[in-house]
Amino acid sequence: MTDTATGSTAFEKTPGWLDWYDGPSRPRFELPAGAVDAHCHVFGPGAEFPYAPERKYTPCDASKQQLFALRDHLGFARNVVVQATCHGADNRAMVDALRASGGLARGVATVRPTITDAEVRELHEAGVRGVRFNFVKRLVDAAPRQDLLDVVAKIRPYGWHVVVYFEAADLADLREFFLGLDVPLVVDHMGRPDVAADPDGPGFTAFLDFMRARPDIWCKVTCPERLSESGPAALDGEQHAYRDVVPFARRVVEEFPDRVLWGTDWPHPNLTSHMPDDGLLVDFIPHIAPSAEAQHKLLVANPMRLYWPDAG
Ligand SMILES: O=C(O)c1cc(C(=O)O)oc(=O)c1
Repeated sequence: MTDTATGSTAFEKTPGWLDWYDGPSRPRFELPAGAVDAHCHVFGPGAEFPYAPERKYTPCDASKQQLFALRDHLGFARNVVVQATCHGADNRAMVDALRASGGLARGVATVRPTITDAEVRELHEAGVRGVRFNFVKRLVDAAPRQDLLDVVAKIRPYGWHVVVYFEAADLADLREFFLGLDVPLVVDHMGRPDVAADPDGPGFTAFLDFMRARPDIWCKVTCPERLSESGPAALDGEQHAYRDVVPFARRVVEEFPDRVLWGTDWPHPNLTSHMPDDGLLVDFIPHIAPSAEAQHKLLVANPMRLYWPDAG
């Protein structure tokens, strides 16, 4: 990885913004053939794909070429590029990455309820397979629930799913609404558990109960670097990073082995304490999915079933 994170941009980054780490190590953990990085983003570049006026942060640029270089460096075969909130409902940067990937990337878009069927079809042809509903208040102003129901009606005919991002404290309010959405659901970042709490306590139990409520709710066991409170960070060769997250992620992988996904979350928007070495993040995987069978499901079989169901 010789590219630098801080290419020229038409935008000024949010003060204190941490750029992604451009010297990732080569993972010690060898990913299974065909592994999918099922949660990552592109940012701009802002000069080509401007950040949205309604954004809550302005990132450094993180281009499709840089994403694909990271994919190859880490040993992934494919990516799922999730629309970042800094681009609002302007999916051009994400779609441009999908089109440039030669079929090796699928996408998750953010759309407005006014989207036309022709526009949904165009996104589908580019490789989009889901929409993201975001309830994290520091990232977006919440959309009215009726708007989200209207979006679901538009995307359901295409077999898409809904990716939901929310804080653990908000699950009680959102649960019935989510369960009423009649498309598969994918939860970002394990529903953001409080990892200082007991994994057997009421907070995480409520999340696991939500997962149990329907057989088509999936979970990304991602972002230990975001959730961890105790560290140590995935830096300087650290092989035992983010130990406090392990019991939570492991529990989800054990109970729902066929409905878990993993991704780097590169370029790691809004981290404030440190920027992880993505090679070391890959080395975190065997701590949460110890067996070869669990790893294959997490990294290959599950994401392929959800995003490339027609592949071999
Ligand atoms: O926690 C975050 O700040 C965050 C932000 C975004 C985004 O801005 O799209 O995506 C993520 O997956 C996580």
